[in-house]
Amino acid sequence: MIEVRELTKRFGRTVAVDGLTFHVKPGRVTGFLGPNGAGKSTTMRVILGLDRPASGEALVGGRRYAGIRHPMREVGALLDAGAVQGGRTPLGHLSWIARSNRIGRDRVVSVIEQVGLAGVARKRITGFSLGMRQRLGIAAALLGDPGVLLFDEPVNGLDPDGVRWIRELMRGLAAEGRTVLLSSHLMSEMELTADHLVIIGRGRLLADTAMRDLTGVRDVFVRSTRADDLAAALSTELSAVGGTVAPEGEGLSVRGLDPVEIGDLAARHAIPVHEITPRAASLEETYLRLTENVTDHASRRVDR
Ligand SMILES: Nc1ncnc2c1ncn2[C@@H]1O[C@H](COP(=O)(O)OP(=O)(O)OP(=O)(O)O)[C@@H](O)[C@H]1O
Repeated sequence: MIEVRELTKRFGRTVAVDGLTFHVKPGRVTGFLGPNGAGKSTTMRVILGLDRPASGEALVGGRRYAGIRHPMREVGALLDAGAVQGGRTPLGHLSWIARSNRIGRDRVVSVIEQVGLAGVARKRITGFSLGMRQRLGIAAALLGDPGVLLFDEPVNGLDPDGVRWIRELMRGLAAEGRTVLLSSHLMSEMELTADHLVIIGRGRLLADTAMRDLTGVRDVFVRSTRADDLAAALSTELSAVGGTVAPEGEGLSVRGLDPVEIGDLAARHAIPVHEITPRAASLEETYLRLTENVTDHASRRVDR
């Protein structure tokens, strides 16, 4: 479990995180979303004890990172995959981290296999693709077999194979009961990977919600050769429930009635209907609506 409480972090006069509170629970993948500069990386860095907050706190398993005795065994993180030194090999790099954290060599071999780098374990990292570096960064995060994992943009620059691998890995880690916090700007991928979402803008909380509640049914598409007649018949009922109907292609977009109600009404008026499809809002649509007022890229300043 990660608990972020009333967290505020400033860089000079820029407020990167502004009174942010949310919890990340075990057993599910929590997506961490927000426009560029929203404060996601800063929040993750505070959780990992890399940045000190101005006020508030971030706890992992009830403790601040600095107070955790064997941090790698409790929290694993992928922040910047490009940061690995090129001259080393995956085996050398991970063995070095393992040694300094009293983690056995068996575990090094096991994570190398888990991330699919066994074939290049003794090759120099210099020639590695971005995808291989991401895998290596993930191996380091997994090394201590931690119950809490943070991944900042792990799918950046990966090919479809790599993206799918990350998705399955994240879901697998959550299914094992771990706490997984994942940031990404790829909405379609997030929609497939996360169970829960924390969305921030300008350092503040915009939403903390289950994915299914955020992307519920948006409208029902109804195809009919007599769309105008159907719209007229529907409008009386829709005005009673505050719904709407609008023409769309060869049919109508209806909000406020479910498919059964629409089908029954059409039957009562003997209007032929050739398709009734409930449509969910995509995460991208909902996200853009939620963040439309917080996407200016200007730095925020505190008045002194
Ligand atoms: N070391 C720093 N020094 C000064 N300002 C910083 C520093 N780190 C972050 N900021 C500022 O804090 C704000 C939040 O940045 P942060 O990187 O946390 O956002 P983010 O949500 O991770 O953005 P992105 O999606 O672009 O990675 C931005 O205005 C950024 O310019």
